[in-house]
Amino acid sequence: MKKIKIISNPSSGSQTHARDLTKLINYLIEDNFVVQLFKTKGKNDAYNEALNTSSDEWDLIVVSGGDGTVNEVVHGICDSESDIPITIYSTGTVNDFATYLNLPSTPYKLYRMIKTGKIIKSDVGKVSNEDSHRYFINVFAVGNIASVSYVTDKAQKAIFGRLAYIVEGLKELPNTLNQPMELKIKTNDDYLEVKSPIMIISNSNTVGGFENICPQAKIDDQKLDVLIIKHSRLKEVAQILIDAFSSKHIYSEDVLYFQTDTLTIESNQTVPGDVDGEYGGNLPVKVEINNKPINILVRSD
Ligand SMILES: Nc1ncnc2c1ncn2[C@@H]1O[C@H](COP(=O)(O)OP(=O)(O)OP(=O)(O)O)[C@@H](O)[C@H]1O
Repeated sequence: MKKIKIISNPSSGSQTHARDLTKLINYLIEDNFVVQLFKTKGKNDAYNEALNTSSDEWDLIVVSGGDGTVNEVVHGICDSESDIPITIYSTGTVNDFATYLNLPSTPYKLYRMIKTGKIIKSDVGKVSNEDSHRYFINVFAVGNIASVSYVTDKAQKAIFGRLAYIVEGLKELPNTLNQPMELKIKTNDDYLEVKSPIMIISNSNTVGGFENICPQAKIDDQKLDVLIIKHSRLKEVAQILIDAFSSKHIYSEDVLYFQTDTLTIESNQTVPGDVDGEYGGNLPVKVEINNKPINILVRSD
């Protein structure tokens, strides 16, 4: 592994990571790696750069950014059907997928992992409707409260970090509980109609900074974990959140939890979806495991 492209979103998270990135680049160059730094300037830059990064020319993409930048890079790699591995130097506010993978958070440890790590395969979720498709490496969330992740202002996130999400989420919560979505969900062997304030389809167990929201999720089981909170009042939703700390929430009668490799979701209402924290289009959608997994460099221990 000698030629490394770094795709970096300088605006992600607290926006103070440029110095760490320089350190990482120095460690690599001193060790005779060839390194190219690509800085994004706006939406789709990371996607286009990943789309055009060939595994014939490069050995690894290091994504430096938040979940949104990771999502764009995964989208580019899936669209080009490339085998190039990625790893993540998290600089975002929440960084669910990197947290799940326990990736290093200092430049030196990341450099060591690039030298000694191993490649694993991860499933990728694909969300499609009639005229477009998106991918998610971590989560597809359905409902207005999911939009908190992309309507929260970058400047607020830079200053307040995760608190900015919590404040936006609390603002949206009464509306979400009072006006549940009416969803029609079809899997290979089931059909259900359910009223729900939020639905989550996850590849890993870590969502919105919380571990074990989908406790049975594994990134290499070719399954998506679906969690639906049924229409309920604040008291029951609060209990579900408390139970989530010990993974008991999936047994609640106010929760539906199952695994599948494909499903369709429809609604008569206008319902937005969110892929890895970025807007992912409105229902109806088909959600499935992409036909090709992605290669990820992780620690070898
Ligand atoms: N130079 C830039 N300036 C402003 N916005 C950018 C820039 N480069 C990329 N973006 C936008 O940032 C989005 C992704 O942000 P990302 O998720 O990496 O960081 P974040 O929002 O701070 O982190 P988190 O998702 O963890 O809160 C991209 O979808 C793109 O629209």
